[in-house]
Amino acid sequence: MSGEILLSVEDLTLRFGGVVAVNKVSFEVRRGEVFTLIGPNGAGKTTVFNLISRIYVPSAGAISYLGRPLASVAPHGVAALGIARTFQNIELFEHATVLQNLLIGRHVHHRRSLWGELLFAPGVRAAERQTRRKVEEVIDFLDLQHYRDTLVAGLPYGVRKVVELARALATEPKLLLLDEPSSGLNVEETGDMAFWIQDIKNDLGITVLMVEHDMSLVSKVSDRVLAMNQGEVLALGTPAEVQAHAGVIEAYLGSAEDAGSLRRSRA
Ligand SMILES: Nc1ncnc2c1ncn2[C@@H]1O[C@H](COP(=O)(O)OP(=O)(O)OP(=O)(O)O)[C@@H](O)[C@H]1O
Repeated sequence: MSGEILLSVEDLTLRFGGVVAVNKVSFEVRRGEVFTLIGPNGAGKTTVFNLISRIYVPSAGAISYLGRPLASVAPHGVAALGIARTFQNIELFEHATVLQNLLIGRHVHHRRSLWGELLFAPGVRAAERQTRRKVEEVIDFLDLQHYRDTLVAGLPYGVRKVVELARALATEPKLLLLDEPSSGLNVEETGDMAFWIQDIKNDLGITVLMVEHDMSLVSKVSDRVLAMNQGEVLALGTPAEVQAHAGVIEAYLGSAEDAGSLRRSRA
């Protein structure tokens, strides 16, 4: 790990009326690491993600990416900077094939000039070839060849999750935001997801910022973990350090389901 700071979040705060969803949260994500946000339901994890994606505007605090304040970037410009994300509830075009979803995803993120498109200028043709090449590469990387021409609507849920990952990777991100990659997956599929995340980090060198509930997945893939509760930072450290933190254990005890997950992964 080079230690270079890719993303820096400083005193980030967001209020929804009287609810402080995120309260003075600060952390830094280093290039090449898998950094995971954990915390019981309602802790503020997804809100942090939505602030980074510029879906929400912070009430206070700042986010910078490679030293550049994200506040100066329009929401549709975030992807062009090299930040891609997946969603908790998969967001794919159901009536398009896997290949088409990846091509659409890439086009949305790499907008070219209208005149270039209309005139089909040489630069546009070269970019088109590069797009095809990249998309095929991602299909191979995630072992999706078998589903390449299948409509998303006909795919099992577990495969759709991988397609969503593929769509994000096709945009060639430097930073990949994964919102609960294991949600809706069975134990075996969650194990596969852990391998994909490790391959994305080790083989593609992509930095990952993830929100995740499944503590076995968190422990397997994360370099560092930040635990949140009620909008605030509780602990930051390695997966083992954070799981052993008294404040984290106490916060999880408030939620029987989350506490079970924490206990199982420490066993
Ligand atoms: N759009 C919104 N309007 C009002 N309150 C919101 C909104 N989004 C989130 N909240 C509130 O902000 C707090 C943090 O929610 P958030 O969804 O970020 O938590 P989370 O840690 O991602 O939880 P979960 O694990 O259940 O997804 C909660 O109290 C939630 O009710």
